[in-house]
Amino acid sequence: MKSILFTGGGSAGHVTVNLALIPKFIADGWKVDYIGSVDGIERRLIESLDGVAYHPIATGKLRRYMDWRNVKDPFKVVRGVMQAYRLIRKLKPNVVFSKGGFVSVPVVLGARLNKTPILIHESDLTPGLANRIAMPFATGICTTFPETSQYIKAGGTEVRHVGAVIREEIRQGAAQLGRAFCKLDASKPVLLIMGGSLGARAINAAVRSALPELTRRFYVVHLCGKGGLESNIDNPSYRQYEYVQEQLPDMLAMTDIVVTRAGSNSIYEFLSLQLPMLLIPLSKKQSRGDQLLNAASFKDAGYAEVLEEEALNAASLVANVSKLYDERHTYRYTMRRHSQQDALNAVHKWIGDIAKP
Ligand SMILES: CC(=O)N[C@H]1[C@@H](OP(=O)(O)OP(=O)(O)OC[C@H]2O[C@@H](n3ccc(=O)[nH]c3=O)[C@H](O)[C@@H]2O)O[C@H](CO)[C@@H](O)[C@@H]1O
Repeated sequence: MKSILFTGGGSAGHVTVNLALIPKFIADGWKVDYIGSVDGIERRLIESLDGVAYHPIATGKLRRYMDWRNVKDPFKVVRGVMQAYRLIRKLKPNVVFSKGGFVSVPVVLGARLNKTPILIHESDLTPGLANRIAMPFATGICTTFPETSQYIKAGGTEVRHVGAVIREEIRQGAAQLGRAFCKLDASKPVLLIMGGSLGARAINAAVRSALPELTRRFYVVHLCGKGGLESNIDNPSYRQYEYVQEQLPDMLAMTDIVVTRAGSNSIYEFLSLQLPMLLIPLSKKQSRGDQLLNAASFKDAGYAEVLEEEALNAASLVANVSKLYDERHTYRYTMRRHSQQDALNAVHKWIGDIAKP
């Protein structure tokens, strides 16, 4: 029996592609293992699947800023590499698929030491630090955005632009079920707010102060991230959830327009459903600036409007949302012309091709 080892974590964005691929390998009869962190979001998402063995390892974050944890974390990274090496020697996977995030670095190093072929996937327009560290050890690198290859120093490693890997179920939702879950009728259009898988305090605050205005025209369904619920709101046109999993496709099916961070998986999912988007990317102060580039690329293509976080307040949010809704048909028309590559099957096939016999 062939076996595959997945890794990736830290945020849902580093797990989504794995969630799309895992059922295909299970259906092919492969043994599927996953190495993730002890307490990252990947643990809950992967452990809820049948047929996957989850192996937690120690992880440390490579920070570019001063933090007392910088002293302890290199030791955790070394421990993680040793744990990953031993696990891979025991599991003997035919191939490793790495989605990035800090937990993936020890796994890629461990796989390389065990001479296991490695395929890396990059979701963002510019590669994240973990993937950049891992790339020299990979057999192949998949990219989502067409622009990404110019940011990769690949040496001899093959880079393929495969497009966005999207979970099959994302396009299989039913609006009626979404409305039943949220207890909403069809009398108003639905505005979905998604602050990224980890939520977004600035977006949550702006949405809540704009609620009286927004709910005059829309039902507002707010995915506000862990710990982001606000109990003191009494508005019959407002629904809030920390994070939804199996209900998301139904909620997307009932949605008319979206306000979102510019995490690559989310925005490609919205593009595949032709949902007009207002993007509020994480700023350079809060990140390496990857979402600003993702957002600029979508704006240039005519798929989205961008509101920078510095300009975000209740008034700018209401104005931008109204404009987006009024122009929704133009956005949908442009998005319809985007030809969605079959990335899921392309990556599935490439993994099979490089796996050790
Ligand atoms: C703060 C941070 O580090 N953000 C990064 C992270 O974002 P983040 O983790 O938010 O990643 P994405 O937007 O790419 O993906 C989020 C995924 O979670 C799913 N989802 C979200 C909310 C919910 O309630 N239910 C649900 O299922 C979405 O459908 C999507 O598939 O990874 C992305 C991909 O590398 C990067 O572009 C982001 O910069």
